[in-house]
Amino acid sequence: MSTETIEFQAEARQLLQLMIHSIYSNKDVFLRELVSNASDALDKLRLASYQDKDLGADVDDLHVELAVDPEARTLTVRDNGIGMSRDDVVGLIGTIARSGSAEMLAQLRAAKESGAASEEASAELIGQFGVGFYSSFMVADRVEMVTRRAGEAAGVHWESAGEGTYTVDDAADAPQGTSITLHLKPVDAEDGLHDYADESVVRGLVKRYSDFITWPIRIGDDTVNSRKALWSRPQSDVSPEEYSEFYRHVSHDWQEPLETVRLSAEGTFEYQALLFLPAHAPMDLFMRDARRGVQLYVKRVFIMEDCEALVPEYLRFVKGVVDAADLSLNVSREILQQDRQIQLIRKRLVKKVLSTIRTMLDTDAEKYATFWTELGRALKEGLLSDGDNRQAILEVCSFPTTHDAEQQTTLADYVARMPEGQDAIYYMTGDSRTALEGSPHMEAFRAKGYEVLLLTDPVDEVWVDMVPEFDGRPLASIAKGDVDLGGDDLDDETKQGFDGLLTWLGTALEDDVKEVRLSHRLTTSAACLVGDPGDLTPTLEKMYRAMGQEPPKVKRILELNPQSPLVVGLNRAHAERPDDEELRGIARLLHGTALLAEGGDLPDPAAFAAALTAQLERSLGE
Ligand SMILES: Nc1ncnc2c1ncn2[C@@H]1O[C@H](COP(=O)(O)OP(=O)(O)OP(=O)(O)O)[C@@H](O)[C@H]1O
Repeated sequence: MSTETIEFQAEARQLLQLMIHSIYSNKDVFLRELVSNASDALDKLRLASYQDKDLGADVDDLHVELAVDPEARTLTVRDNGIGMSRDDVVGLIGTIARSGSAEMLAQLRAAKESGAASEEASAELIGQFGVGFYSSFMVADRVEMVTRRAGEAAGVHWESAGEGTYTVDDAADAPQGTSITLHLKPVDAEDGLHDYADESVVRGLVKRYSDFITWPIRIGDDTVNSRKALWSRPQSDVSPEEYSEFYRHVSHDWQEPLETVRLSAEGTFEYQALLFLPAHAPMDLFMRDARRGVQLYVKRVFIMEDCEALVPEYLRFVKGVVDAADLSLNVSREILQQDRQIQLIRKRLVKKVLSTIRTMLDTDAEKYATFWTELGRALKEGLLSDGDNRQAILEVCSFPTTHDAEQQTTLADYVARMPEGQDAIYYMTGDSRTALEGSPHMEAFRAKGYEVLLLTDPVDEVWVDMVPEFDGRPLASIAKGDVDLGGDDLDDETKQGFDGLLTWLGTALEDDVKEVRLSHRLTTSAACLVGDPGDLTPTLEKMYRAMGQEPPKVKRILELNPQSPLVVGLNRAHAERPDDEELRGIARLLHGTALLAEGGDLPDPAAFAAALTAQLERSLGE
């Protein structure tokens, strides 16, 4: 095939522009990215040759090689790993296929347009995303790549200046693996561009960023890195910087990890794990194909990334490595799911991660707050899916609360604050803090001084139905079931005086409500709507609709405040003129107002507006 000039995919082009006009101040990290890719390529080749004896690849001396040419001002990073076919090159290098990329670029554009903090904001976003190979263009104005996929006869030559296009042509005698040559930009110390054609500079960068890579990284005949797998070294021997670099290698994150977790077992079933909690939510955390971040090794040999058998979905943000001693190198994902030893590791891993979060909560409030803000929403999914650890998860959860406008609260702290006489943990779910705080359901609780948890994450709607209690106290929604806080001083006779009204309203509003009753939860509002304990909440109904499903219509219960002038007046009017059509209009207004007050959506806003206008006209006309 002759030389072809191909355009970068639009998103790739944008990312390259960002790299060229480098928003990231630490340019040195391009080498870490290239070495990391080379190391992955060697891992992949070793595994492929285990799995396919006929691959015909040479795996005798797998290594990474760095070569500088100060005259020509080039730096070459070469590996004899898996390599890429022509299609791979076009698909992997010319496009960004990763989920979250479109969203990230939209955020980047917004950050750039927003002025002053833009450089930093962009760098941070790039950091969250990781740009791998493209970071070459921070230090080079032209990049060449020659690569040949293991098992294929011919190679490919790729070249680009990082602008709109790249070229690919054949490279008939390319050696197996990938060789990337950077035509370096001039040194510019002020801009953080060091002399990457200087061997001692390159050597320093390898020691600093890539020392733990288990493959030899050579400059000439000299192996520069110490090659020790971090997870097999005694904890006290590994510096925080080394952990950080390793974290960046496994996570493709450019920032520091929030927490490092180590775990190991000896004896009949041996394994070691080195895990990290990130300091921010990965871009794809809430996307359907979100990756899980734990890689599986067997005796130092890389087996697979994104190993879902090792971590439950709700801990998908955990990054790192598990190295198991007694597994076959040929294990498949399907076999792993069934493997008893893997299940044991998974169990311990979950417990260890939860106990690490617990320790953060107990000893480092700021760190815990970062964790919770970034990743709490994912962790709460565990309340649904992981019954065995539900208690431990609940203990490390925090929730917004009426007790404090800013700080969230743990359930333990909530319980500690419960006044005498309060026997349940009260919460309300809904769309926003403002709507919940203004909702009529809150009135009696506020009057009593009872704290209410304000749960506004979609997942909250679901887990609350699966968690009956905490620390022996039932969890109770203030918008469901019957609530009696004992503040009601109406006698039975007065209450009976409303019987006629309640029955009539039940019929007048039968399309919308299943019952009308007197309320114990209102102090000022005339009415509110509540559900039975098992009922779908309005927010949940909305969520179903957003997912394209039509839930069965849920009729709620209308509760009236017998001390509200409106209710008293309506009661009197109904007793005097039970057949008055106008009262029906008022009944509908009462129902609509209760919906509005809780932040709900009126099923027919136009009809409500017309009824309200007619009512206002009448009151002015009189
Ligand atoms: N030296 C290499 N040998 C073989 N394949 C490579 C090499 N460098 C890059 N690739 C391929 O190109 C892809 C994109 O590389 P890039 O550095 O842009 O992404 P990345 O940050 O490594 O992210 P990820 O590997 O998680 O997709 C890699 O995933 C890999 O498949």
